[in-house]
Amino acid sequence: MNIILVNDQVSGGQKAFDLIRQGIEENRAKVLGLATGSTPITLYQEMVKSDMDFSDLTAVNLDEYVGLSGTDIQSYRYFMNENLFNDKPFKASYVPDGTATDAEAECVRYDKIIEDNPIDIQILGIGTNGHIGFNEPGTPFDSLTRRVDLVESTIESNKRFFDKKEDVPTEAYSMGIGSIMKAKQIILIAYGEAKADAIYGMIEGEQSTACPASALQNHPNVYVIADAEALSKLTVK
Ligand SMILES: N[C@@H]1[C@@H](O)[C@H](O)[C@@H](COP(=O)(O)O)O[C@@H]1O
Repeated sequence: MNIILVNDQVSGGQKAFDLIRQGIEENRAKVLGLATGSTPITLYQEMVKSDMDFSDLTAVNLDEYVGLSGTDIQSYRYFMNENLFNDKPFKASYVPDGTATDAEAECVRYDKIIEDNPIDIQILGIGTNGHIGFNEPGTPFDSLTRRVDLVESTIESNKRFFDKKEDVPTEAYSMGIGSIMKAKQIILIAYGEAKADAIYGMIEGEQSTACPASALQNHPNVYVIADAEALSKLTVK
């Protein structure tokens, strides 16, 4: 893994943007795998204020809360529209449909989208428990899109975005780890001490489904953009 130490979230966003620009301009990347959460916001700000045109690119998002429609302000579709797509339209942008009533059909539909649009660059955040997307500890490394139950610590971490904890959905649709691993390049971003254990588990921990992000140890092209706090538990600096 290539580890890039950054001072703060602004320089992390700039660094991630540089890699994306390089991927698009030099390596002809056409499909971006995108993530939500607070972490990628500074990256999206860089994309929005740039002179780049993304209207020839496709975006495939990692996950969506079950039960929320795209017009719900807590939905990940709404988040993506607000933070990126409204300002920088893509040729197509995909997010799982949180309102789908047939979960199995929705997962099959989303896997087909991923198959038809092989991801060139996948942006990832990381959960405090090492989850990527909403692939919680215990998720097999070859998993595909599934409807998943969120664990208590994830609901606890994400309640800050909701009025009250009871409003946080308890299930989500998530792209699987197997699909994430097929991306040609992965850029995982992490800030703050709360991510230090997860980052340690991902990079130096024994590879295990207990830390879903440790699957990335097998990927040949991973960049980790992180601040000193997130990297603080690594033994090799
Ligand atoms: N499903 C998302 C993840 O994709 C994200 O990485 C994580 C971390 O969020 P944050 O960046 O706000 O710390 O939150 C959610 O659980």
